[in-house]
Amino acid sequence: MEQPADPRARRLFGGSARALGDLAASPFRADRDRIVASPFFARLGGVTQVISPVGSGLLVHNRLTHSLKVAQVARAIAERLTADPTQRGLLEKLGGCDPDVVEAAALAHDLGHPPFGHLGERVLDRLARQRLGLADGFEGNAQSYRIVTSTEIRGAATTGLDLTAAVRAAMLKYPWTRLDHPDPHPRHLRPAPRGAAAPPDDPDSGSAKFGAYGTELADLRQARAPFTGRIAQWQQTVEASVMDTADDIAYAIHDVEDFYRVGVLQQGTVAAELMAWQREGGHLRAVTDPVLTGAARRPGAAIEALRRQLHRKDGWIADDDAFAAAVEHVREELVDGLLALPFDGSIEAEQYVARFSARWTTRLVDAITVTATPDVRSGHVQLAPAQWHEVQVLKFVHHRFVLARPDLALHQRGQARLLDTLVDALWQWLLDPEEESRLPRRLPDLVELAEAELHPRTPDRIGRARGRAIVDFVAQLTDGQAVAMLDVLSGRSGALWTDAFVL
Ligand SMILES: Nc1ccn([C@H]2C[C@H](O)[C@@H](COP(=O)(O)OP(=O)(O)OP(=O)(O)O)O2)c(=O)n1
Repeated sequence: MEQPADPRARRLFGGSARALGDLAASPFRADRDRIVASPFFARLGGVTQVISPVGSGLLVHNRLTHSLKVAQVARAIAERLTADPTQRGLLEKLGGCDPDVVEAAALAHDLGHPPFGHLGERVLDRLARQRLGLADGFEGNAQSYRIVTSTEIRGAATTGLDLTAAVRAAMLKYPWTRLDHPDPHPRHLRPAPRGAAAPPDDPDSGSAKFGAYGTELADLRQARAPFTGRIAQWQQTVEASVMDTADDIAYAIHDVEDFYRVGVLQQGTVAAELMAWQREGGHLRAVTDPVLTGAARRPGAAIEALRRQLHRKDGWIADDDAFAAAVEHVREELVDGLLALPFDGSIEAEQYVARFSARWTTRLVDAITVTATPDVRSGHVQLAPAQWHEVQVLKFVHHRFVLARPDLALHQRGQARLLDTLVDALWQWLLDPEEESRLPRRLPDLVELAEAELHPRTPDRIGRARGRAIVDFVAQLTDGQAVAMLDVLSGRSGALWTDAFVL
């Protein structure tokens, strides 16, 4: 088969020729089109970003509208960087930065997000490891990689989208597997790269975040081969670093917008928190950690805890003056700006949102730099310190006033239980010999695929294959499908023909 001259453009199956259906001449552009045409991509419209589109409709972002924004921001960053003649040499040396590659990777980065977003990710990981005996568990990033390389169908002869090496490498925010690759494993580095450390409550489980399961390791190696000698094995490619930064920028801005729109973020509470810290910062800084934890509900205490956490985890960039300036900037933008007018659907309120979003996106995209020797906690592409601190404060506002709400927790506990019951019900169905010929067709297909991936001498090969197939199957449902499927499986729904199995 003809090999492309550019190793970055090499596809997994080796060829460089345009495949049936590829309209674009550029292989990276063709990758972008392959991703957008995938049913897994369309499915993201029904998957939680922070809260489920089942209950919120189009009021807030879902994983599809999020992915489109990440792609837009990522492309803008890559275009700015490549247009700067002073950066070109460094970008080349590190392995390249192509706007089409970062756009494709950004569109694909969340394909593996299960129903109910991060909550679903945690539940499926627990079930995969504890109930289904899968040491690799479940991880959204690794699932995205698995979809484009294994479970997505393109034509009869291939599994996966057969993407180029550069695009697959750009999807790898965490270019390691859970436990074994590379050797030495990045979770043993001190400090470890972001996401590589094991969760403190489960220190033997391997990295908290990882880019690929063991089943996709050969593919990961091939994707990363063109970058050998240019970046460390555990480092993101520049294009992955652009995508990762764009993800952070996009959701830091739109999460605040979303919860302003639905009336959850309110001027009074945000003002009280930020301004109490500004007023009493000196006093708050002097108290010990346990005293601060004890006063967690006092205005100003939570943001002081953030300041301390930034020093602890990101000492390479944390700076008190930059932090204070960021608190002031976010206060001005939110308290005097966006939140000053309650969202009432008026044209004026929409204009506030549009201006807020435009101003912040430009401010953050314009603050991107490339560095030859980043800290281990950062990629080569990073925000300038002032804007890095502002993003931390924006994310804080979202965590403190949205994610920490008991009503959201209540909802999530229900979703966790739903997924748990659904996995169990599907497992029972899969094991029922009388039902073998009446299973949803995709389920035995996925078992066959997972079985073929395992070495014939793998202990309990069929059991493991079934476990992985259930995880793949549930992970590819939308929120609505998961709800509908459990309703039907538990006899609560009389609707016979539903879209619960579509995909
Ligand atoms: N406990 C959490 C954590 C995050 N989020 C939301 C907030 C953001 O909108 C988005 C952030 O998660 P992403 O998956 O987009 O990105 P990360 O970089 O945080 O994680 P990863 O690298 O695993 O994709 O999810 C949430 O609802 N609940």
